[in-house]
Amino acid sequence: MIQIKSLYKSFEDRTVLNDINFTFENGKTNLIIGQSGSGKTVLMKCLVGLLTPENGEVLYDGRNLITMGKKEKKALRREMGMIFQSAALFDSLSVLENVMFPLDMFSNMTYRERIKRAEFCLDRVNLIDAKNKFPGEISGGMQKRVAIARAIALQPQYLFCDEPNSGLDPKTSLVIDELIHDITTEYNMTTVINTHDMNSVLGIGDSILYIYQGHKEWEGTKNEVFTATNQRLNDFIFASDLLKKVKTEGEKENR
Ligand SMILES: Nc1ncnc2c1ncn2[C@@H]1O[C@H](COP(=O)(O)OP(=O)(O)OP(=O)(O)O)[C@@H](O)[C@H]1O
Repeated sequence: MIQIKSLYKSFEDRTVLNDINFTFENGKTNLIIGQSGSGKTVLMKCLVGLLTPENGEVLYDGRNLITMGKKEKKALRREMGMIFQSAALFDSLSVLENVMFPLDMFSNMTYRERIKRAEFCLDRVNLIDAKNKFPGEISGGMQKRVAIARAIALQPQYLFCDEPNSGLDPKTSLVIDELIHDITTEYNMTTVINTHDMNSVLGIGDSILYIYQGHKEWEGTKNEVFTATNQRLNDFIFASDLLKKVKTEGEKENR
């Protein structure tokens, strides 16, 4: 579980995050949604320690990231897995070597153990057959699955995904969403996903934080999105053709 309390972040005299309070829960896919420029990325960066907020607390199961020492921070970083917008794989390394990379860097495992663990993770994302291929030889969706395998290699407690579906077609996005959701429950991780994708909101929004101009405008679950009365959330949802359709149909059924 990650709790943020009274989080403030500004750049020069411009407040970008304003008094955000939220709990990202274990075993759940926690989504941060909001318009472009609302502060999602800045929030994610504050969560992982790439930016330091002026005020507030970021508590990793009670451990405050803002005040902890360097050593503790380093140890905590090893409990975090990250998936970036681009899969960010090393082109010159094979799929297997890419997944082994964090193990090579941060574990005390023997070479044999590292191979075994990397193969296990590749198997989990259904890519064991592609282990000897290079990133340039596989599709964008497969690259994302390699990135997921790499992110879980060190068995993280906390998983951060920045726009995991960017650049993917809707069907492949669904596969990636389901995979992230499944591994989150399976390993009881606290997963935080930054997304614009309304399919993701509907599909895997176990817990949703909607940010509007740097403040928490609404929180709830995918099931509550349909019945929410928050006007700004509704405007945001209605900007998506998909949800416009689903919500209108839902309202018809309730009549
Ligand atoms: N390093 C920085 N210096 C100054 N302003 C910044 C910096 N990083 C972000 N901002 C500003 O903070 C605001 C929030 O940006 P952020 O990137 O978090 O938005 P976002 O919700 O992630 O948008 P998008 O969905 O387009 O990625 C924006 O107005 C942005 O210009």
